[in-house]
Amino acid sequence: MTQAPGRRPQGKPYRRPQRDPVRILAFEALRAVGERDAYANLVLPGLLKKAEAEAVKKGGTFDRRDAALATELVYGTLRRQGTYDAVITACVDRPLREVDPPVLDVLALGAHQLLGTRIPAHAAVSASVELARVVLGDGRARFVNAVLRKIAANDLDGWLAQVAPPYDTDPEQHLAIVHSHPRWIVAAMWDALGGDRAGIEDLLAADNERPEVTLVARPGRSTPEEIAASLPPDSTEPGRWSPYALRLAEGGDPAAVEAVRDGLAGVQDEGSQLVAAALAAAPLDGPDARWLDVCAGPGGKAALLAALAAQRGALLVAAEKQPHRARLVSRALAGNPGPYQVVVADGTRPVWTPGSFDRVLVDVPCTGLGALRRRPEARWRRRAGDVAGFGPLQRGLLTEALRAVRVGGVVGYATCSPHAAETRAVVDDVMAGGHAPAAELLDARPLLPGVPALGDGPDLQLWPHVHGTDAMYLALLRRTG
Ligand SMILES: C[S@@+](CC[C@H](N)C(=O)[O-])C[C@H]1O[C@@H](n2cnc3c(N)ncnc32)[C@H](O)[C@@H]1O
Repeated sequence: MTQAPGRRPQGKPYRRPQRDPVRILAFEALRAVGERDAYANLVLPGLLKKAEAEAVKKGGTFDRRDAALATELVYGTLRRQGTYDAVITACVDRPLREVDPPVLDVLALGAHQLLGTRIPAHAAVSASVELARVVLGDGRARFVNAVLRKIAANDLDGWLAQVAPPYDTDPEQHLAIVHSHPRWIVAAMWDALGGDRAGIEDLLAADNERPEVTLVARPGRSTPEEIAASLPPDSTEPGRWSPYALRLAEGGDPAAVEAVRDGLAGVQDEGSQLVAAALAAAPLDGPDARWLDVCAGPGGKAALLAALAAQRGALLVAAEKQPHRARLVSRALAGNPGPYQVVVADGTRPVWTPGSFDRVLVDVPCTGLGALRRRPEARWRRRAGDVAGFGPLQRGLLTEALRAVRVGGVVGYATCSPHAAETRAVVDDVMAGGHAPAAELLDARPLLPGVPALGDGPDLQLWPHVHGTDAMYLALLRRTG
């Protein structure tokens, strides 16, 4: 832009807006999420590479600190969107739906810098106004300036006291605004968790934290100790619960770990590791030679199961309905020391012989409400009606999993959602419904030795705020008839 825009105060020379690659990148990521339903974790790597290449072309740099700040701005703004929307609403004179989405994105990014980071207020406002001048034009930049100056007049606590209803008047809406979750998710999580205010507040707060990166050392191929020894001191910590886990220190990059590049290890939340480990450890009479993973894509649990099966000489069949996800499973299993097969198959119309497996994992498609830490935009995309939408598929997959296992064999029903309608309700319905083979529930909790607070049993529930894992659910069913 070479020409001065209109309504410039007389006498002030036109100044070109300053292009800040970090803020521009963050804005582009938010636009992609808002406009194209993109996933932040998928668009960010490409945008970071582009920013780096552009910086190099101009003889500059876009270093790790820039990348970390851009990532924090995107993730933080998306996670805190509910809170920031309430604050912005209080500072504009029209309903938010009448504010253009790109303007709202700049305002939300500015609000996050002001209320959710240590960036000084003057720097947060001026960086946001410069961004607005670049991506929205000078007219709308003045609007952004005016709104952000109002926001800057208060800190986060001050704003929350103004825009959230008192807890005693409306506890769910209070928590929804304070912890930036849709109200229906607050209600559903509270139901699943039970208990008092402290538990639900801790869970919602944990959803707003960036999860640490956890590796799984695939048994028989690597150990956490070997991987730790190959990395700089103080760059890792042992897992909390899983014997296969190794946690990377803040900022650790799994792609820089040779064992990950070679497939001897992978990136996997400890909750997922524990689910696979519990199924493998379930007591079994008779043969233990054929294992099935019905919903294997992208292959995280299948890779651990295959490695554990290999130690017993057992075969793992990994099934996945989507061909492109089945290819990811093949990649995850490549080099497994024991026998395995990857098949593209619909678990509700099985291609395998009924009763032909000893252990079956059915890690069903679900709302993913237990992994909100990882997908910052997911909570705003999901709708309450999605929960019921998954129900028939979840019941169908569990029913067929029970048909696939032999009498005496064990099925693990897993979800990465703690929503009662996706967990116990599905298991109870299938066991009582009369369509699936008879089964009894096993107590899954002793199969995770040393892991506390897994619930009343016999199924188990992990929680981000208690265990530091995704909120994985597991029920173990032994076929009896
Ligand atoms: C929750 S994910 C499984 C995650 C996986 N177990 C892991 O640990 O990497 C559910 C998977 O089930 C697949 N799926 C959905 N419907 C299916 C069906 N009818 N039969 C088999 N797989 C299905 C989805 O494509 C998705 O990859």
